[in-house]
Amino acid sequence: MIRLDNINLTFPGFAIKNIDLTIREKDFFALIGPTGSGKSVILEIIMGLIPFSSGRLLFNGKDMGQTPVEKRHLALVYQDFALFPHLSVAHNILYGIRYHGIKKNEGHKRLDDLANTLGLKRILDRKPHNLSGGEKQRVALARALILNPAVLLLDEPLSALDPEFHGEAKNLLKQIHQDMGMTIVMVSHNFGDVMYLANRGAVIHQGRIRQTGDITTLFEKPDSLFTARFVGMKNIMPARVLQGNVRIEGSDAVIETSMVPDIDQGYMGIRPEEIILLSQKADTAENCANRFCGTITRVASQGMFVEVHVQSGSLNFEAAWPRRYLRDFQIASGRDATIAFSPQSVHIFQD
Ligand SMILES: Nc1ncnc2c1ncn2[C@@H]1O[C@H](COP(=O)(O)OP(=O)(O)OP(=O)(O)O)[C@@H](O)[C@H]1O
Repeated sequence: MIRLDNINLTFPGFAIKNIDLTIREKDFFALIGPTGSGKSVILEIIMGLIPFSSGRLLFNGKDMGQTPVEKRHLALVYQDFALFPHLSVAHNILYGIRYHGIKKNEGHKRLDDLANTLGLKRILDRKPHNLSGGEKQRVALARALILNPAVLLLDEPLSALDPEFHGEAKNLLKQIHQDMGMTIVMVSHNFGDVMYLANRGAVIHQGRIRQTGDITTLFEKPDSLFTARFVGMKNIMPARVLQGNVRIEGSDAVIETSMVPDIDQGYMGIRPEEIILLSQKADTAENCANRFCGTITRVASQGMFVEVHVQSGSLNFEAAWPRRYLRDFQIASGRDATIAFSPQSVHIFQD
């Protein structure tokens, strides 16, 4: 278990403030947050590359503040993989073993095993400039894994890969996590990757932790306006809640929420994919407490889905629907639509 206990660090123009974080054994822990929020700095503090000014860093209860990098049993894989260009794949992978006191024979045995597991056998003699992005990533992972780290730290490990390799590499990380029973801490900007891979995580903003917990909780139940916006919550409106009824400022509408307790000044948010379109055939209508008739005011393609805005009285809802709805339900600006969402989809949070 890794514990960051009230860690602080100040750079000119940027500070890490009161970081309290627990990463449990076998967690796949994601650090997410806007660019420049301090995610990589936190990874480097754990690794031992940046000294912090106050607080404690504990591994299994043991203070690691003064422990040098090579004695921490960690390995860090960078976004650009940072391979040595003049060394072959095999020598890149073997590079760290002598600094970690691993005997040559043992190192070669591990190299053999990893080359098999990660499919690197036929490229062991090649130099990094001859490798594809996916191959470079596997070499960087092998170079980290050969040290048998207790924890693998990954700084945006998938962002340099094109879509063809992305899916493959994502599955490989999942496999490493499951098969090797490893604790992994990953910085990522890709919510799809985070939701697929991580079980827990933290949202970082301006050097502080804004929310930490289960990945699904972070995405579905953000506890602040900042986290809600950051994780893609939409339909955010100033609201008050009384006994499960949400009143939106400037509207007569009453929206049911399953969230308690009462809040006098807060916000409502609904993920756009939680808003459903009620076609005439839809029998789900009766089950939907929150039902609004309105006019479609905007339809915008977002790649695999369409963003659709529906104006109902003074409320404007944003929904995300599959592209085929354009054809199946003749979704278009100016047409009428009835939308609905369940009380469980109506989230309430404060600033
Ligand atoms: N060694 C350093 N000395 C001074 N400032 C630094 C140092 N390392 C990082 N910073 C600053 O700390 C801030 C946070 O950087 P960091 O790389 O942790 O952000 P990040 O959240 O990982 O961003 P991104 O998602 O863009 O990678 C930045 O303003 C950066 O310039």
